[in-house]
Amino acid sequence: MGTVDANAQSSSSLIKDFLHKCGGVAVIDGGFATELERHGADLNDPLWSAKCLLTDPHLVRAVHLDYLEAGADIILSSSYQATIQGFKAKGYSLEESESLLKRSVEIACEARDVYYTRCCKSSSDHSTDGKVLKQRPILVAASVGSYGAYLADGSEYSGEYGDAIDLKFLKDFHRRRVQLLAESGADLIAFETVPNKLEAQAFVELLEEEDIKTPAWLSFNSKDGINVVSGDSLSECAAIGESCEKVLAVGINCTPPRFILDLIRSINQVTTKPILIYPNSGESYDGDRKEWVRNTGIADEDFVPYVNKWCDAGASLVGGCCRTTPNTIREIHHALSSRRTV
Ligand code: MET
Ligand SMILES: [Zn+2]
Repeated sequence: MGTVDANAQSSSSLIKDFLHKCGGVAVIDGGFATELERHGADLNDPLWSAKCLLTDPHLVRAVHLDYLEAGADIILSSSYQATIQGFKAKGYSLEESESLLKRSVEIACEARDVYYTRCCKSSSDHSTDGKVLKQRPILVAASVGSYGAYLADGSEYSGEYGDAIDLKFLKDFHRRRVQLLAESGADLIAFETVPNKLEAQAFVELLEEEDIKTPAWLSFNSKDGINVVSGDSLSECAAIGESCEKVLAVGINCTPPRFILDLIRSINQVTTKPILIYPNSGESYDGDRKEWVRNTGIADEDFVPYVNKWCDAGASLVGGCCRTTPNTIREIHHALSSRRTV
Protein backbone atom coordinates (compact mmCIF):
# COMPACT_ATOMS: atom_id res chain seq x y z
CA MET A 1 0.00 0.00 0.00
CA GLY A 2 1.45 3.39 -1.00
CA THR A 3 1.78 6.31 1.40
CA VAL A 4 -1.25 8.12 0.01
CA ASP A 5 -3.39 5.03 0.46
CA ALA A 6 -2.00 4.54 3.94
CA ASN A 7 -2.95 8.12 4.81
CA ALA A 8 -6.42 7.70 3.40
CA GLN A 9 -6.76 4.47 5.32
CA SER A 10 -5.67 5.98 8.62
CA SER A 11 -7.84 9.07 8.28
CA SER A 12 -10.90 7.05 7.29
CA SER A 13 -10.71 5.13 10.55
CA LEU A 14 -9.72 8.11 12.71
CA ILE A 15 -13.06 8.41 14.49
CA LYS A 16 -13.65 4.66 14.75
CA ASP A 17 -10.19 4.09 16.24
CA PHE A 18 -10.66 7.07 18.51
CA LEU A 19 -14.03 5.78 19.72
CA HIS A 20 -12.49 2.41 20.35
CA LYS A 21 -9.80 4.01 22.53
CA CYS A 22 -12.47 6.05 24.31
CA GLY A 23 -14.41 2.90 25.19
CA GLY A 24 -17.15 3.19 22.57
CA VAL A 25 -18.42 6.70 23.24
CA ALA A 26 -16.75 10.10 23.27
CA VAL A 27 -17.65 13.45 24.74
CA ILE A 28 -17.67 16.58 22.56
CA ASP A 29 -17.25 20.01 24.19
CA GLY A 30 -20.12 22.40 24.88
CA GLY A 31 -21.25 25.84 23.69
CA PHE A 32 -18.20 27.87 22.84
CA ALA A 33 -19.33 31.35 21.88
CA THR A 34 -22.00 31.41 24.56
CA GLU A 35 -19.41 30.29 27.13
CA LEU A 36 -17.10 33.15 26.11
CA GLU A 37 -20.09 35.46 26.65
CA ARG A 38 -20.74 33.97 30.07
CA HIS A 39 -17.17 35.01 30.90
CA GLY A 40 -18.05 38.56 29.94
CA ALA A 41 -16.89 38.71 26.31
CA ASP A 42 -18.97 41.05 24.15
CA LEU A 43 -19.58 39.06 20.98
CA ASN A 44 -22.21 41.31 19.47
CA ASP A 45 -20.24 41.40 16.26
CA PRO A 46 -20.41 39.73 12.84
CA LEU A 47 -17.39 37.65 13.84
CA TRP A 48 -19.12 36.36 17.00
CA SER A 49 -16.71 34.00 18.82
CA ALA A 50 -13.95 34.76 16.32
CA LYS A 51 -13.87 38.31 17.67
CA CYS A 52 -12.15 36.90 20.76
CA LEU A 53 -9.28 35.71 18.58
CA LEU A 54 -8.55 39.41 18.12
CA THR A 55 -9.43 40.75 21.52
CA ASP A 56 -8.89 37.96 24.02
CA PRO A 57 -7.07 34.84 22.85
CA HIS A 58 -6.31 33.96 26.49
CA LEU A 59 -10.00 33.58 27.17
CA VAL A 60 -10.37 31.35 24.10
CA ARG A 61 -7.63 29.08 25.46
CA ALA A 62 -9.11 29.15 28.98
CA VAL A 63 -12.54 28.05 27.73
CA HIS A 64 -10.98 25.18 25.75
CA LEU A 65 -9.19 24.13 28.95
CA ASP A 66 -12.39 24.34 30.98
CA TYR A 67 -14.02 21.91 28.55
CA LEU A 68 -11.08 19.51 28.64
CA GLU A 69 -11.11 19.58 32.44
CA ALA A 70 -14.85 18.91 32.33
CA GLY A 71 -14.13 15.70 30.41
CA ALA A 72 -14.47 16.66 26.72
CA ASP A 73 -12.55 14.31 24.41
CA ILE A 74 -13.04 16.53 21.36
CA ILE A 75 -12.74 20.32 21.35
CA LEU A 76 -13.86 22.60 18.51
CA SER A 77 -11.83 25.63 17.50
CA SER A 78 -13.20 29.16 17.69
CA SER A 79 -13.44 29.45 13.89
CA TYR A 80 -17.20 28.86 13.60
CA GLN A 81 -17.83 32.39 12.39
CA ALA A 82 -14.23 33.17 11.37
CA THR A 83 -14.02 33.73 7.63
CA ILE A 84 -11.53 35.48 5.40
CA GLN A 85 -14.43 37.54 4.05
CA GLY A 86 -15.45 38.54 7.59
CA PHE A 87 -11.94 39.53 8.66
CA LYS A 88 -11.42 41.50 5.46
CA ALA A 89 -14.62 43.41 6.10
CA LYS A 90 -12.96 44.51 9.36
CA GLY A 91 -9.94 45.82 7.48
CA TYR A 92 -7.56 42.89 7.91
CA SER A 93 -5.36 41.90 4.98
CA LEU A 94 -5.65 38.50 3.34
CA GLU A 95 -2.47 37.40 5.08
CA GLU A 96 -3.70 38.55 8.49
CA SER A 97 -7.09 36.92 7.93
CA GLU A 98 -5.49 33.64 7.00
CA SER A 99 -3.23 33.65 10.02
CA LEU A 100 -6.16 34.42 12.33
CA LEU A 101 -7.98 31.37 11.02
CA LYS A 102 -4.96 29.18 11.66
CA ARG A 103 -4.53 30.78 15.05
CA SER A 104 -7.93 29.50 16.14
CA VAL A 105 -6.73 25.91 15.72
CA GLU A 106 -3.31 26.63 17.22
CA ILE A 107 -4.95 27.99 20.39
CA ALA A 108 -7.05 24.83 20.73
CA CYS A 109 -3.90 22.72 20.27
CA GLU A 110 -2.08 24.82 22.88
CA ALA A 111 -4.93 24.23 25.32
CA ARG A 112 -4.57 20.48 24.72
CA ASP A 113 -0.81 20.72 25.44
CA VAL A 114 -1.42 22.65 28.66
CA TYR A 115 -4.05 20.09 29.62
CA TYR A 116 -1.64 17.17 29.09
CA THR A 117 0.96 18.91 31.24
CA ARG A 118 -1.62 19.32 34.00
CA CYS A 119 -2.52 15.64 33.70
CA CYS A 120 1.14 14.67 34.11
CA LYS A 121 1.43 16.77 37.24
CA SER A 122 -1.72 15.33 38.76
CA SER A 123 -1.50 12.18 40.84
CA SER A 124 -5.09 11.10 40.18
CA ASP A 125 -7.59 11.13 37.29
CA HIS A 126 -9.74 13.65 39.15
CA SER A 127 -8.66 16.72 41.09
CA THR A 128 -10.21 17.57 44.42
CA ASP A 129 -12.45 20.17 42.77
CA GLY A 130 -13.92 17.62 40.37
CA LYS A 131 -11.74 18.35 37.34
CA VAL A 132 -11.10 15.46 34.99
CA LEU A 133 -7.31 15.22 34.66
CA LYS A 134 -6.92 12.00 32.75
CA GLN A 135 -4.30 11.41 30.08
CA ARG A 136 -6.38 10.26 27.11
CA PRO A 137 -6.66 10.76 23.34
CA ILE A 138 -8.06 14.22 22.56
CA LEU A 139 -9.04 15.48 19.13
CA VAL A 140 -8.98 19.09 17.99
CA ALA A 141 -11.65 19.82 15.38
CA ALA A 142 -11.50 22.92 13.20
CA SER A 143 -14.97 24.42 13.26
CA VAL A 144 -16.49 25.58 9.97
CA GLY A 145 -19.84 27.32 10.36
CA SER A 146 -22.24 27.62 7.46
CA TYR A 147 -22.58 30.57 5.07
CA GLY A 148 -25.57 31.60 7.17
CA ALA A 149 -23.28 31.95 10.19
CA TYR A 150 -21.06 34.35 8.26
CA LEU A 151 -24.14 36.42 7.38
CA ALA A 152 -24.62 36.83 11.13
CA ASP A 153 -28.37 37.30 10.76
CA GLY A 154 -29.46 33.95 12.18
CA SER A 155 -29.95 32.43 8.74
CA GLU A 156 -28.14 29.26 9.75
CA TYR A 157 -31.43 28.59 11.55
CA SER A 158 -33.55 29.09 8.43
CA GLY A 159 -31.25 27.79 5.71
CA GLU A 160 -32.88 30.23 3.32
CA TYR A 161 -30.10 31.77 1.29
CA GLY A 162 -32.19 32.93 -1.67
CA ASP A 163 -32.05 31.83 -5.31
CA ALA A 164 -28.83 33.73 -6.04
CA ILE A 165 -26.84 31.39 -3.80
CA ASP A 166 -25.99 28.22 -5.70
CA LEU A 167 -23.60 25.32 -5.22
CA LYS A 168 -20.71 27.07 -6.94
CA PHE A 169 -21.15 30.18 -4.82
CA LEU A 170 -21.07 28.17 -1.59
CA LYS A 171 -18.03 26.17 -2.63
CA ASP A 172 -16.15 29.32 -3.60
CA PHE A 173 -17.21 31.00 -0.38
CA HIS A 174 -15.78 28.22 1.80
CA ARG A 175 -12.87 27.05 -0.39
CA ARG A 176 -9.89 28.93 1.01
CA ARG A 177 -11.04 28.66 4.61
CA VAL A 178 -11.44 24.90 4.35
CA GLN A 179 -8.01 24.55 2.69
CA LEU A 180 -6.39 26.59 5.43
CA LEU A 181 -8.08 24.87 8.32
CA ALA A 182 -7.22 21.49 6.80
CA GLU A 183 -3.56 22.47 6.99
CA SER A 184 -3.73 24.04 10.42
CA GLY A 185 -2.83 21.00 12.50
CA ALA A 186 -6.44 20.10 13.37
CA ASP A 187 -7.32 16.40 13.54
CA LEU A 188 -10.58 16.92 11.73
CA ILE A 189 -12.87 19.54 10.26
CA ALA A 190 -16.25 20.03 11.94
CA PHE A 191 -18.80 21.36 9.47
CA GLU A 192 -21.42 22.55 11.93
CA THR A 193 -24.96 23.86 11.97
CA VAL A 194 -25.38 22.98 8.28
CA PRO A 195 -28.91 24.16 7.49
CA ASN A 196 -29.63 22.73 4.05
CA LYS A 197 -28.77 20.10 1.49
CA LEU A 198 -27.06 22.51 -0.90
CA GLU A 199 -24.43 23.47 1.64
CA ALA A 200 -23.86 19.84 2.67
CA GLN A 201 -23.24 19.08 -1.00
CA ALA A 202 -20.87 22.06 -1.25
CA PHE A 203 -18.83 20.79 1.70
CA VAL A 204 -18.42 17.23 0.43
CA GLU A 205 -17.58 18.43 -3.09
CA LEU A 206 -14.95 20.78 -1.65
CA LEU A 207 -13.35 17.93 0.29
CA GLU A 208 -13.01 15.98 -2.95
CA GLU A 209 -12.12 18.84 -5.33
CA GLU A 210 -9.42 20.22 -3.08
CA ASP A 211 -8.17 16.76 -2.17
CA ILE A 212 -8.46 17.64 1.50
CA LYS A 213 -6.48 15.18 3.62
CA THR A 214 -8.02 16.08 6.97
CA PRO A 215 -11.23 14.12 7.55
CA ALA A 216 -14.47 15.85 8.49
CA TRP A 217 -17.81 15.52 10.18
CA LEU A 218 -21.05 16.94 8.93
CA SER A 219 -23.54 18.21 11.49
CA PHE A 220 -27.02 19.54 10.70
CA ASN A 221 -29.56 21.44 12.74
CA SER A 222 -33.30 20.97 12.97
CA LYS A 223 -36.21 22.86 14.46
CA ASP A 224 -38.95 20.26 14.07
CA GLY A 225 -37.30 16.93 14.85
CA ILE A 226 -37.97 15.70 11.31
CA ASN A 227 -36.16 17.80 8.72
CA VAL A 228 -33.15 20.09 8.78
CA VAL A 229 -34.01 23.74 9.46
CA SER A 230 -34.51 24.66 5.78
CA GLY A 231 -37.13 21.92 5.43
CA ASP A 232 -34.79 19.71 3.40
CA SER A 233 -34.99 16.03 4.26
CA LEU A 234 -32.59 15.01 7.02
CA SER A 235 -32.24 11.56 5.46
CA GLU A 236 -31.12 13.10 2.18
CA CYS A 237 -28.71 15.42 3.99
CA ALA A 238 -27.23 12.60 6.07
CA ALA A 239 -26.96 10.45 2.94
CA ILE A 240 -24.70 13.11 1.41
CA GLY A 241 -22.35 12.63 4.36
CA GLU A 242 -22.64 8.86 4.03
CA SER A 243 -21.60 9.03 0.37
CA CYS A 244 -18.31 10.82 1.04
CA GLU A 245 -15.37 8.79 2.28
CA LYS A 246 -13.79 11.82 3.88
CA VAL A 247 -16.81 12.35 6.12
CA LEU A 248 -16.25 10.20 9.19
CA ALA A 249 -19.35 11.00 11.21
CA VAL A 250 -22.71 12.68 10.70
CA GLY A 251 -25.13 14.16 13.14
CA ILE A 252 -26.97 17.03 14.68
CA ASN A 253 -25.98 20.12 16.65
CA CYS A 254 -27.56 23.32 17.96
CA THR A 255 -31.00 21.74 18.06
CA PRO A 256 -33.39 21.50 21.01
CA PRO A 257 -32.83 18.32 23.07
CA ARG A 258 -36.45 17.20 22.75
CA PHE A 259 -35.98 16.51 19.03
CA ILE A 260 -32.78 14.54 19.31
CA LEU A 261 -34.04 10.97 19.74
CA ASP A 262 -36.17 11.03 16.57
CA LEU A 263 -33.37 12.66 14.62
CA ILE A 264 -30.88 9.95 15.67
CA ARG A 265 -33.34 7.27 14.53
CA SER A 266 -33.75 8.96 11.19
CA ILE A 267 -29.99 9.32 10.61
CA ASN A 268 -29.45 5.73 11.69
CA GLN A 269 -31.53 4.56 8.72
CA VAL A 270 -29.11 6.03 6.20
CA THR A 271 -25.66 5.85 7.72
CA THR A 272 -23.15 3.29 8.89
CA LYS A 273 -20.90 6.05 10.23
CA PRO A 274 -20.72 7.13 13.86
CA ILE A 275 -23.51 9.54 14.80
CA LEU A 276 -22.70 12.73 16.70
CA ILE A 277 -25.13 14.74 18.77
CA TYR A 278 -24.59 18.07 20.49
CA PRO A 279 -27.86 19.83 21.19
CA ASN A 280 -28.25 23.36 22.47
CA SER A 281 -29.94 24.15 25.77
CA GLY A 282 -33.37 24.18 24.13
CA GLU A 283 -33.64 27.93 23.83
CA SER A 284 -33.87 29.49 20.35
CA TYR A 285 -31.82 32.27 18.86
CA ASP A 286 -33.80 35.34 17.86
CA GLY A 287 -31.75 36.78 15.00
CA ASP A 288 -33.58 40.13 15.07
CA ARG A 289 -33.27 40.68 18.80
CA LYS A 290 -29.86 38.99 18.81
CA GLU A 291 -30.62 37.02 21.92
CA TRP A 292 -31.54 33.54 23.09
CA VAL A 293 -35.17 33.15 24.11
CA ARG A 294 -36.90 30.45 26.09
CA ASN A 295 -39.33 28.40 24.07
CA THR A 296 -42.95 28.53 24.97
CA GLY A 297 -44.79 25.22 25.00
CA ILE A 298 -42.84 22.13 25.88
CA ALA A 299 -40.00 22.98 28.23
CA ASP A 300 -36.68 21.33 27.63
CA GLU A 301 -35.64 19.70 30.83
CA ASP A 302 -31.97 19.31 31.50
CA PHE A 303 -31.03 16.81 28.80
CA VAL A 304 -28.21 14.98 30.53
CA PRO A 305 -30.47 12.16 31.83
CA TYR A 306 -31.27 11.33 28.20
CA VAL A 307 -27.78 10.94 26.84
CA ASN A 308 -27.64 7.21 27.49
CA LYS A 309 -30.91 6.74 25.62
CA TRP A 310 -29.40 8.64 22.70
CA CYS A 311 -26.41 6.31 22.74
CA ASP A 312 -28.74 3.29 22.90
CA ALA A 313 -30.44 4.69 19.80
CA GLY A 314 -27.15 4.92 17.92
CA ALA A 315 -25.23 8.06 18.93
CA SER A 316 -21.60 7.62 19.92
CA LEU A 317 -20.34 11.19 20.17
CA VAL A 318 -22.27 13.43 22.55
CA GLY A 319 -21.73 17.00 23.73
CA GLY A 320 -23.50 20.34 23.87
CA CYS A 321 -23.97 23.41 21.70
CA CYS A 322 -25.14 26.94 22.44
CA ARG A 323 -25.87 27.82 26.07
CA THR A 324 -24.53 24.56 27.39
CA THR A 325 -21.55 24.96 29.71
CA PRO A 326 -18.60 23.02 31.17
CA ASN A 327 -21.05 21.84 33.84
CA THR A 328 -23.24 20.22 31.19
CA ILE A 329 -20.18 18.51 29.74
CA ARG A 330 -19.00 17.32 33.17
CA GLU A 331 -22.42 15.76 33.72
CA ILE A 332 -22.42 14.13 30.28
CA HIS A 333 -18.95 12.76 30.99
CA HIS A 334 -20.22 11.18 34.21
CA ALA A 335 -23.47 9.97 32.69
CA LEU A 336 -21.59 8.11 29.94
CA SER A 337 -18.74 6.79 32.07
CA SER A 338 -20.56 3.60 33.08
CA ARG A 339 -21.06 2.50 29.46
CA ARG A 340 -17.44 3.03 28.55
CA THR A 341 -15.46 -0.15 28.24
CA VAL A 342 -12.14 1.42 29.27
C1 MET B 1 -24.57 28.34 16.41
S1 MET B 1 -23.81 26.87 16.73
C2 MET B 1 -22.25 27.34 17.35
C3 MET B 1 -21.27 26.25 17.33
C4 MET B 1 -19.92 26.59 17.86
N1 MET B 1 -19.10 25.40 17.95
C5 MET B 1 -20.03 27.20 19.24
O1 MET B 1 -20.30 26.48 20.16
O2 MET B 1 -19.83 28.37 19.39
ZN1 LIG C 1 -24.99 26.26 18.78
